[in-house]
Amino acid sequence: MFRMAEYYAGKSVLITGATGFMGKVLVEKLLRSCPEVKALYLLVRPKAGQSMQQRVSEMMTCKLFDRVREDDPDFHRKIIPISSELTQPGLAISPQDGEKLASCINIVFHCAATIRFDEPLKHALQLNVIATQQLLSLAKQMHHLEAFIHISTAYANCNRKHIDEVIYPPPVEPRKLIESLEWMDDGIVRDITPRLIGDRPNTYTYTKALAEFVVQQEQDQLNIAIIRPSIVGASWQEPFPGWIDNFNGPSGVFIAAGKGILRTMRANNDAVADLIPVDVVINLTLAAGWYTAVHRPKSALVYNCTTGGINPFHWGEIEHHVISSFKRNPLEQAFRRPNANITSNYLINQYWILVSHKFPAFIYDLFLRLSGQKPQMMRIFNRLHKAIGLLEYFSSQDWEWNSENLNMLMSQMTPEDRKTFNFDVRQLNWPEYIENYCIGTKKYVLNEDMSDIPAARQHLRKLRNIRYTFNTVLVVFIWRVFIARSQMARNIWYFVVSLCFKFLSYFRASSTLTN
Ligand SMILES: CCCCCCCCCCCCCCCC(=O)SCCNC(=O)CCNC(=O)[C@H](O)C(C)(C)COP(=O)(O)OP(=O)(O)OC[C@H]1O[C@@H](n2cnc3c(N)ncnc32)[C@H](O)[C@@H]1OP(=O)(O)O
Ligand SMILES: NC(=O)C1=CN([C@@H]2O[C@H](COP(=O)(O)OP(=O)(O)OC[C@H]3O[C@@H](n4cnc5c(N)ncnc54)[C@H](OP(=O)(O)O)[C@@H]3O)[C@@H](O)[C@H]2O)C=CC1
Repeated sequence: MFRMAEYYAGKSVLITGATGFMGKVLVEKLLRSCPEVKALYLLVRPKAGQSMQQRVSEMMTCKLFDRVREDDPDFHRKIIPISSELTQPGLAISPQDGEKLASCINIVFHCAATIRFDEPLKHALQLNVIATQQLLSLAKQMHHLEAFIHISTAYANCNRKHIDEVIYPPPVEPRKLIESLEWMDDGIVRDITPRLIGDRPNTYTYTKALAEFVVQQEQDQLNIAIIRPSIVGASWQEPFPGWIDNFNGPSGVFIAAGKGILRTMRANNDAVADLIPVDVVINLTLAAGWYTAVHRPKSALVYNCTTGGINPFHWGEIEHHVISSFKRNPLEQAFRRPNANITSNYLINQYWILVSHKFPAFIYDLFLRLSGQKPQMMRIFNRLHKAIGLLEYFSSQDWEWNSENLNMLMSQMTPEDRKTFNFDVRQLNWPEYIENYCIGTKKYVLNEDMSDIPAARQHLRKLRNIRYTFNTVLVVFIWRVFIARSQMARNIWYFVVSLCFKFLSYFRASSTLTN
């Protein structure tokens, strides 16, 4: 049997979305575990005043590439950035670059997409569907292409409860939608978007479903596979545990909980939290690339890349482990001690938003105003509420994904490949994973130093003392108000005090007798 690293040896690989979260891990893994790979062509756009070359150079200095750098300090010679803006005609690739790609590329990994849940439909369509169409046209011109791997999402068909590894009929014929939206101005498109996306929660899942159909259309001419990861989280094992570099999906929620800002969120405690580590997704993606190229299945194979059906873990358990992990390894300058509760009840959630989010934010902003500073807490909470409002759909229900193709793929790999490109999530220890995930958000997203943990713990102790003092003052204040105003409150109070007194005398008397 062909080993995977042997297959990738001497191959030229084209990657879109290489500057993104998953793209970076894909580039790193290819360079580290397939050291004989010939070249990685990355389609990158200039951004934020940086040229594409600068962006790629900066990306390669990232800690993620430390292990590759150790093995081969010259690894960057294999990386060839190609200037490309995917929303432009012809992907804005120069004719010379186009010819070069057509003559040398053997495998394409298409990761680029907009993953924003609030993306206007026209833009989401442009990037997730039209750019995919254009990339497929480019792929058809590649003389030595062996596989085209498209990264979709397990939620492309989230309007279904049970999702098989098949491409479902699209909600609308993509070509017709593209033609109709072309002449409409943005206002009209915004107005009709809810009608168009129907029972899907956002333009992201809707356009990803359309993209799958567009990819399927080419299955007679290209060797295609589609990978559908669920909620991609920090790395499990590779290149090191807990690597994460963004606020997307659960990461932002974890950080907000760790900072003590998030106290409540709508989620179903008993629903499966279908998190999947990024290294697992990338290992499966590379295995699918190898299998598609070597075995050339007759039609496009879809791989649902999920954990729920194999090694389930629930949102309630995630909440417990996130909070206890941040108590052991606190984030710096927390607003309050981490303590979040998730509930599926709308009214209870609204109550806690008022009491635990808005009220403290109001008090804190008042304090900032009085001390001559700019208020900021209410603004932070408004942003947080917008973000969690968009995520609630995914944390309030669960889905079942079939994973037959994933199992078949694992059975086709050699034992060594199964180890090097591990995507067997049965071995995943969730509490340990969540602990590393939380530490990863601290180290790699917030760039906090682990040596500051004793000071952060001291800060949490200070917050706890402030809370105890605040609660005591509040109780004394309420008591004073009641006692002063109501005879009944006074009677109850004297009754409780005399009861306590009697108990104390009884215990003292009984302990004297026994001695
Ligand atoms: C303990 C409790 C356990 C329970 C825990 C339940 C977790 C339940 C997770 C379900 C998860 C499903 C995931 C489906 C899986 C997919 O298929 S795919 C991919 C997932 N995609 C995403 O997560 C994208 C979602 N994000 C968005 O759509 C947009 O970022 C938002 C949320 C609408 C915000 O848009 P915006 O207001 O324009 O802000 P944006 O420019 O994006 O960011 C502004 C700032 O907020 C930060 N930020 C962005 N997102 C967040 C965030 N979520 N939080 C905090 N800050 C954030 C940014 O880093 C940025 O910081 P600065 O650079 O300004 O310092
Ligand atoms: N993250 C997740 O939880 C999940 C992700 N997925 C899928 O995985 C894939 C990768 O996601 P992820 O890495 O998280 O996403 P990121 O947002 O981190 O990365 C997106 C990538 O696409 C590139 N890109 C976006 N717009 C353009 C453009 N106009 N021209 C050129 N490049 C562009 C970005 O480049 P730039 O740096 O220039 O912006 C970036 O490299 C996507 O297809 C997504 O749908 C599926 C399930 C879950």
